[in-house]
Amino acid sequence: DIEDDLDYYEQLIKENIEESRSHQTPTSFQEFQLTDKNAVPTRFGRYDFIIVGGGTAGSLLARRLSEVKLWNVLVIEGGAHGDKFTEIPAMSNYTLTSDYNWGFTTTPQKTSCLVPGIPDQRMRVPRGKALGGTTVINGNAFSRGFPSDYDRWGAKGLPSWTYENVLPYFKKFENASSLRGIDTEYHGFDGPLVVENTRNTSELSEIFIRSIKSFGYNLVDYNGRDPIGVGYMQTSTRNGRRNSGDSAFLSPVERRTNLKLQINSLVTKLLIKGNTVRGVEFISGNKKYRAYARIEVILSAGSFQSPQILMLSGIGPKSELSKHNISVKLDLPVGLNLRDQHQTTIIGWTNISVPVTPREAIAQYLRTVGPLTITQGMQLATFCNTSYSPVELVTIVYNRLGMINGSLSYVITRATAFAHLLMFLHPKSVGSVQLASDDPLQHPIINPNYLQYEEEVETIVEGAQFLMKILENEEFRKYNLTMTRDPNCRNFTFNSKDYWRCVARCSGEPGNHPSGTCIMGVSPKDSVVNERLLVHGMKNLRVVDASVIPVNLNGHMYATAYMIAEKAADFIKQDYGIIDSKT
Ligand SMILES: Cc1cc2nc3c(=O)[nH]c(=O)nc-3n(C[C@H](O)[C@H](O)[C@H](O)COP(=O)(O)OP(=O)(O)OC[C@H]3O[C@@H](n4cnc5c(N)ncnc54)[C@H](O)[C@@H]3O)c2cc1C
Repeated sequence: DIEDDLDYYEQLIKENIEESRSHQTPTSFQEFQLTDKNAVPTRFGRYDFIIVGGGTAGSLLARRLSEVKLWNVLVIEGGAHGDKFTEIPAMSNYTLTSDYNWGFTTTPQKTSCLVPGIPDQRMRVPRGKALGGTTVINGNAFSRGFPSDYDRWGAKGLPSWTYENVLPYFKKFENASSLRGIDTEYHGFDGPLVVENTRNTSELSEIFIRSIKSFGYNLVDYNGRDPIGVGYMQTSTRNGRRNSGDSAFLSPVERRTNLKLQINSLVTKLLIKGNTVRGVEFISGNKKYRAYARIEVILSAGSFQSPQILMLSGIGPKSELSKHNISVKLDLPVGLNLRDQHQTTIIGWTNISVPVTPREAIAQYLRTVGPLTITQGMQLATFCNTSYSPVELVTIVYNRLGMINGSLSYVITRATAFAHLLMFLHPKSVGSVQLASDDPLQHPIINPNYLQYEEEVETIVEGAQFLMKILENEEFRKYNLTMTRDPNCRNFTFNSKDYWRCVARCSGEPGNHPSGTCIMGVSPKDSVVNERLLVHGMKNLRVVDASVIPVNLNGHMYATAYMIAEKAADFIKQDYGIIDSKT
């Protein structure tokens, strides 16, 4: 009955928050260490397709390929299914310090993260370790980027990726039946991924909308015709519960007899002969296995691990591979074009008190509404222009549950934090993913090189000063909106250019949207995969995840990762004669 459900969720949330506090972030893949390094690998069988990583793109791809009854598909995934806790959108902050995050950190950054006290200026760059991948732990904002972004992909000699050619694939996986105020011709209504508006709006967001309208920004569907403007957040939840890649695409078809999910297993290497990939090597239960592919191997291990696996298998920059005595099979710019967005959190406080107790919030969640149905309190997304590139303002009304003196409470009890993420969308800075050694149990070396260029910082300054103008609105005064001064930048006058420069450089964080490390393009000189996502020079090896994105998005990432997988499924079905190449 209802009391049992309330007790269950209360206990679940408490336990997980406590575990998250004591969680030790791993610094390598040691949990997969082999018991006997010299043992001969066990044969794991032969499959038509092997998908490495059942994450965001991998879960959709596995569903589509296993629609073909003639084919059998093996998915090898490092993690396992999410659970009732990861399903609660508002708990995502705690899942970042749990076994659902691989736990990567960057190299020391030279032009960002200049905060005294952060050891070595390293930043955490979480990645989901689960079926559904990073959609199990992410912020869940559903945003495709601008139509013009895809036209830029097309202009790089990749005509299948223009907006006109990707829009049908965005629509195919989406079910937008419950979204309000959208450009319906830009959305899909029959797909497996349910997209909803957030289910708990606040008066503060309504004031924000009224205020920004006075600057000429209208209420828009930012996944529609013209994204510039303010829109109610679209998120992939189903009745207020997180709809991850797993729950939307994989779990519903898990019983297909031609689909095998091999979880808790780390792929360490591709088995390559000439220009053909024969299969993969992986570790599971501390034992080594080999699985063979009749048709193709597809890497969907994400922007950090797809390049790592390629390099460990001899596909990568010659100089990088030689450094680790890995024999070079193909000299390609793997790992070299890492691009990530960057975000700065700007916080203010109001005199609104939190209206519900934790138990009431859980009761609301069981009725599919309330603060627990929202990831990180996100309510609105505003895309606006600056002199250099567009920026996004994500409006947040925090209502965070946490533990205070051993009991579950709202962390913010006295006043409501009204925050904005200022997302710098279109970086010029380029970084890299490299190998630490030829040992597959080492984490890759990740250097995003955030904010290498002054104009990137100036964009953030312009965005922040615009935000302050929006917040100067009379109506916010009623709620005594008071902005928090960043302690790292207290030597500067609040809202001066130098103040925001300091905030960007010291307190900015990873945008968590890495891409480009297996970049798509025409020539093997400056790209890793071709227009159909085949690795240049290989017959049957593709990369299908966010790492192939050729030009940065003015938006978030997972909607595009799904679109890439949806298109890849059709490329593969076309290449093997399952569907007509014109469909
Ligand atoms: C904190 C955070 C917040 C974010 N918020 C948003 C947001 O609000 N909106 C948005 O659109 N995007 C957001 N993102 C980004 C977005 O979620 C990711 O960019 C996207 O999901 C990546 O999809 P992918 O398929 O490329 O990789 P992933 O989803 O990461 O999938 C890779 C999969 O491969 C598995 N894997 C990796 N290596 C191996 C191996 N060697 N062997 C076996 N399995 C392996 C992983 O476990 C994982 O399941 C956020 C990301 C983070 C970290």
